[in-house]
Amino acid sequence: MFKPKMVLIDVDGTLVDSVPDLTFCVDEMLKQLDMPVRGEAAVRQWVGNGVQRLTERALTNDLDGYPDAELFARAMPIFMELYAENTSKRSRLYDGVLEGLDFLQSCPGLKIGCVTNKAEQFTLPLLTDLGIVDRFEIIISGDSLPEKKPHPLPLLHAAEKLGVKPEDSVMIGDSKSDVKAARAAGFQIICMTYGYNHGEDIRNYSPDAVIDSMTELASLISA
Ligand SMILES: O=C(O)COP(=O)(O)O
Ligand SMILES: [Mg+2]
Repeated sequence: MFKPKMVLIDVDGTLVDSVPDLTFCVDEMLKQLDMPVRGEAAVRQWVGNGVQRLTERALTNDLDGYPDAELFARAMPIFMELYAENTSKRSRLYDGVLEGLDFLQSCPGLKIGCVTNKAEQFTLPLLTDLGIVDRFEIIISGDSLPEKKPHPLPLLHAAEKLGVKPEDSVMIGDSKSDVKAARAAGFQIICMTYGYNHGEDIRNYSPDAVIDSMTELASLISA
């Protein structure tokens, strides 16, 4: 049983299935650049390290790829403009998210925050459009601080702001960046099976618990 005083929750692949919008924008960008589209299965493997890294991977069709600087400089503004218009049109909350958030909010004194690598200009509209922005006492995006996950800084910053010790904190995420950030920050970590982890089973990274739905939080967490 986890007995946290604070829970921080990741966005893409944990709260929100954002890949349909991200794929639309990646493929539209590539069309505008006269390059081949990549499709949803590829994009699903590339989400999790922010929009710049997603664009670099899409341009090279490679998880580890880096395009030449001139191509990247042309592509990035195209992607940013497209995603600003398509932040939430095709994105939805995963089943169980609202029940999970309701449960966490019912735990006396438990603080709830959000830590994503998504850029802030997209995080706030997305969470607003999906009706959950008010659920969080703090929201930290990929460009809110000098470091993003897997660096522990966003998690430690949230803990300090909300006055909670890392050992009383749990991260809920879907990727190895969430596990690494949590471990480096001294948090416990629960992962979702359904998320994006670059095509790899998240169990390979040994989170403290792995669940199929946020409804399962009710049997894992007690106040
Ligand atoms: O890669 C992104 O833009 C965001 O990913 P995250 O919400 O899973 O941190
Ligand atoms: Mg994620």
